[in-house]
Amino acid sequence: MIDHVPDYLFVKDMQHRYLIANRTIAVDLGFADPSDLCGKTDADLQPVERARKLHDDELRILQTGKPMLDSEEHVQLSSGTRRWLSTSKLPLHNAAGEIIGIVGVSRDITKRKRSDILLEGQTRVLEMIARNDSVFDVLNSLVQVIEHQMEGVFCSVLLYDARTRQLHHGAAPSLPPAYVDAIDGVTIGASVGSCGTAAYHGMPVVVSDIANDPRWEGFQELAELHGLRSCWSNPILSHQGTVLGTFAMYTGRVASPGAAELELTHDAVRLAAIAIERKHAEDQINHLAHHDALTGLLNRTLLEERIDRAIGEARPERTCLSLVFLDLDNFKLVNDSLGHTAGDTVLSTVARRMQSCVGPGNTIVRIGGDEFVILLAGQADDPAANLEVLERIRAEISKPFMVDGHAFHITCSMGVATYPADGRSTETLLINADAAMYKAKEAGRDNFQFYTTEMNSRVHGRLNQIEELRTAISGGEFHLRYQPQIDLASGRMVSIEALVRWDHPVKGLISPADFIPLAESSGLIVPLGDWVLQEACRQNKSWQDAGLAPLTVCVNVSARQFSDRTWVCRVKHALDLSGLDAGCLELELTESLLMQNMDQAIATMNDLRELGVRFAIDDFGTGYSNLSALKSFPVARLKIDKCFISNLASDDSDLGIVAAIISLGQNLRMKVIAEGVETGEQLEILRRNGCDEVQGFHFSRPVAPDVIGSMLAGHHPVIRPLPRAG
Ligand SMILES: Nc1nc2c(ncn2[C@@H]2O[C@H](COP(=O)(O)O[C@H]3[C@@H](O)[C@H](n4cnc5c(=O)[nH]c(N)nc54)O[C@@H]3COP(=O)(O)O)[C@@H](O)[C@H]2O)c(=O)[nH]1
Repeated sequence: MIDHVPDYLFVKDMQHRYLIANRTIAVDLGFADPSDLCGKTDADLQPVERARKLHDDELRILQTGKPMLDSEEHVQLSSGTRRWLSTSKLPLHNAAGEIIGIVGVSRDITKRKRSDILLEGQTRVLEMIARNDSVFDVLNSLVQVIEHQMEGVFCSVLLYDARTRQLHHGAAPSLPPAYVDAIDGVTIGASVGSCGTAAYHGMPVVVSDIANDPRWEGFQELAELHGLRSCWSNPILSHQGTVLGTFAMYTGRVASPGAAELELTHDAVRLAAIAIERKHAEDQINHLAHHDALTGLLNRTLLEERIDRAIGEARPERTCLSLVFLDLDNFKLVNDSLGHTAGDTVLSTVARRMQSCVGPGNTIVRIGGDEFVILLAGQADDPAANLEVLERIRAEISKPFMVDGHAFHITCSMGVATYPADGRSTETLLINADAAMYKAKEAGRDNFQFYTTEMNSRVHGRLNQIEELRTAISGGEFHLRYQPQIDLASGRMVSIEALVRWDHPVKGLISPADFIPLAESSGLIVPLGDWVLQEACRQNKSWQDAGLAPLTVCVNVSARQFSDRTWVCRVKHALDLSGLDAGCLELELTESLLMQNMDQAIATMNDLRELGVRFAIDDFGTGYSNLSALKSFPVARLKIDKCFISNLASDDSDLGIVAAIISLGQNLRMKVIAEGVETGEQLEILRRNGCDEVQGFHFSRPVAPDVIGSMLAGHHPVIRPLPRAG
């Protein structure tokens, strides 16, 4: 009866000799008949190490009388296959209670053990993915986990490159390296082995006998050489169904996968897909971090590194490098007249055209709006070799563009600085190429200029100015003037515009028109703008604390400030510092700033609106406005640019524009304010056309804070009584 039990059953005497054994243990130990085991010890049946362990365990039981329960071990049977056994051994007593031997039972727990190990392995692989370990390490571990489950099976993962349609080595720790190398880079096809075919069709491919399967034609000798006879491959698919790679199982014999293999493959493919998709996402993030999303060119993050590397590789006596600063001419006009989508099309076309002109060893970087840097390698004995490339770039860029059915053309200005003649460091080369580019602009645009030392003075002048500005910000050389804004219905000053002034210790008062552009191009507008914002809020709060009528203070914001990711926090900080109610702050944004990235602008404005901050569109009428988009912006006021006001009395078209802006603003429930009002006549026309508010020298120039305080207190007669209409 015991011969029908699937577990091992045996009894041994005090000398560890088998007295009784059932058929299961006998067969696994290589005997046809259980009686063949009788009288034998494990020393006769097992490898030395295992025999010693079994002996020691049993000796302990015989000496202590304590049983050994559920001891797990991984053993190799005489057939060569491996099994997990759970063994219990108990002391055998006679009627007198003396120990006379051992009773043992071993159960095959291979299935449960494998599934525990598989689960552990899968968890480990998932942990590696979550830890962001290298995809190759993850796939190697995965393959090992699967191989551990199946004897005589070697697994591989190949990664698919959709661009080249090739499969590349991913992981194959147990396959012969020479075989792995030979199939690395194979191009997929309708009949290219198991993996190439599986990737091509996006379907599993089971090849039970490589030697006789037409899909392996061309690879059969290779497989035979490495003892591979069957190969079952599954495509690894992304969650969108695209092929990411293949997972294959090889054996050295003619074989087809059973249910266990299919289940394991399913798990392996799922985990491999997660790991590979994760890598793709990482690659994409990396790509985005270093490339310009619009043109696909490198962005400025890698510029200096590339130039440094090129300088490091160049041999001054043999190689010259040319750094070209390229700026499109009048690109703003394209944006302003045709809109930003057209502008984007032009930029990406320009990028493509430039790429077609420079060879593969060269680098093009988009460093900002319409500015590019090109790094050209050349020979020192022929620095003019790059001239041809520059000519080609110029000619390509100036070819006509078609945007929305309109043909137009755009030109570019380029400045060239050459290593080592014009500078031996990245910084110097960039500055000098920039200076040469400015020279090209001055020379009438649509040309290129090579750097000359005379250009240095301009560069140094600019660097000095930037340094001076930086010192002025930290040294507190700025102050604010405020210009009243008057409500035409009540004749009262309802708001004031904060306008910054620079008290230069040597040059005296400098107009913002002279330093704001430099502050913007150097990035110093961010700290300067913070100071203006904080000071304007502080001053407004101090008037209120002094019991004066509440006013709105309007602060100009540059694109550079507004696009800063921390801008909302900066505004909040200024409000918190001063304690000013957000409703008493208005930010003036220009039309072109808003149109640069409408969605982003609306989101930022909405965040600030939630705090209570209001917005005005400054210089309205001078930029490109997508009028239908205007209503999407949370804007309280439209500010008509002063260029339409100066000739209001004499120019009918200006009058028409002003009337149209007033009507548009009011239809959109915005207040309309006219700036630059210098005469009573202009005021009267504005009033007749229903303008809500006015600002200009006719009422007051920008004045010091104490003057505004006096005006608020009613002591100061600066605001003239408004003449009545009619
Ligand atoms: N980003 C920031 N820009 C600022 C800041 N402070 C000023 N500016 C910008 O600088 C430009 C020049 O400003 P400013 O010299 O102060 O000129 C302002 C007024 O003085 C002037 N104005 C006002 N009324 C009249 C008038 O009747 N006639 C006339 N000829 N000029 C007048 O207009 C300027 C205000 O313009 P705007 O901002 O468009 O309302 C200017 O572009 C400022 O914006 C700053 O802190 N940050």
